[in-house]
Amino acid sequence: MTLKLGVIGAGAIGQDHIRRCNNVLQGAKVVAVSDINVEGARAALQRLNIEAEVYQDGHQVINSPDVDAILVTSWDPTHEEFTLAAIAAGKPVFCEKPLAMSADGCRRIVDAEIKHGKRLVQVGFMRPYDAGYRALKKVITDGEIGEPLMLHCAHRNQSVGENYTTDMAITNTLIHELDVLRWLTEDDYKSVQVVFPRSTSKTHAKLKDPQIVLFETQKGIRIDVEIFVNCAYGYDIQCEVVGEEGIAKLPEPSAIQMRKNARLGNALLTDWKDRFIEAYDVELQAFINDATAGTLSGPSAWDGFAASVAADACHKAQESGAIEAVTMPARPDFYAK
Ligand SMILES: NC(=O)C1=CN([C@@H]2O[C@H](COP(=O)(O)OP(=O)(O)OC[C@H]3O[C@@H](n4cnc5c(N)ncnc54)[C@H](O)[C@@H]3O)[C@@H](O)[C@H]2O)C=CC1
Ligand SMILES: O=C1[C@@H](O)[C@H](O)[C@@H](O)[C@H](O)[C@H]1O
Repeated sequence: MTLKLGVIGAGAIGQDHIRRCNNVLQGAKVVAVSDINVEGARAALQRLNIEAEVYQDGHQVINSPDVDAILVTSWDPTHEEFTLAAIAAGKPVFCEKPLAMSADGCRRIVDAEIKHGKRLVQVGFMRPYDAGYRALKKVITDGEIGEPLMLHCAHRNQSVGENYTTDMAITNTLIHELDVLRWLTEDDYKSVQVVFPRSTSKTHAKLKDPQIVLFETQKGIRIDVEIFVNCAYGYDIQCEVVGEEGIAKLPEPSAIQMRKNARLGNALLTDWKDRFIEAYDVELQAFINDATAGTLSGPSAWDGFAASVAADACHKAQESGAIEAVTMPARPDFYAK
């Protein structure tokens, strides 16, 4: 059986997911696409040499009888509306991060999914599918470095556009760490503080860059995450876990080591699309397989909610400069692991 996909949002990741669903993965085909920029969507499909119906309104994609499952890859503030509509239509939906702009928005999705009675939502948190993060988690769960005590992490983008603002460092960027560090440590956040070092001259009036986010978890692990979205030199994701008996570090992406012009070096990536290219393939293949089988098992609406509870506290901490509590409600049985 071929799962017929409808994609809402044909920008950078939308196009990349359309490409992988049609040309790389098994068992699915994109049959409908929508974008508020209809001409842009048509041109993208032409470049990709893919034939699909093009709509202006995402709800037309969701309600099309030709579409079995939905990918939401439009701008962050549109995710909640389209995910709720997909649930109302009873169709499995893969929604890119963040699931919604606030914990309240995510909670509405959680409530709608529970009311529907069966999981329909997978959130686009791809890092738990990344081979490097999986290897790091295995080292921790096998007890090789003892109990984790501290994590030092960094999320650096080469540059961002003028429309990227201070709050987006949390909702759009740190949201990946908010999910993956919970998954890695099997722990929940207890409190958070955000501090602003000296700003880079490469930023603008509405973006404080870099930022350092400091967490304490329920087990007492201390985590620092540097978010630096105009770091200039490349796209760089770092995660070091300090345990009682040793230190484990996320592997670097493989790169040829070169000796040239009296220098020794490795090229660095510059684009997020390349850094997790295999993880995106694996997460979407899992969604396709699970949606076809009728039971989803990837990052859930509850995981999206948990990340957004922490994101809300980070926003509060950005404003107050104080240590803010992260209060996570108990997980409903519906989302039992
Ligand atoms: N998992 C990951 O690593 C990544 C996730 N993302 C997420 O994917 C989403 C899209 O990001 P990008 O592709 O980088 O942005 P983009 O700006 O390149 O593309 C977004 C597209 O959505 C369209 N759009 C906006 N509102 C719409 C609506 N109501 N209906 C239909 N189309 C609409 C825009 O016209 C644009 O073509 C964002 O939510 C972002 O957070 C983006 C990059 C990486
Ligand atoms: O999700 C992503 C982008 O939307 C976001 O803007 C970047 O900061 C992240 O590194 C990338 O993975």
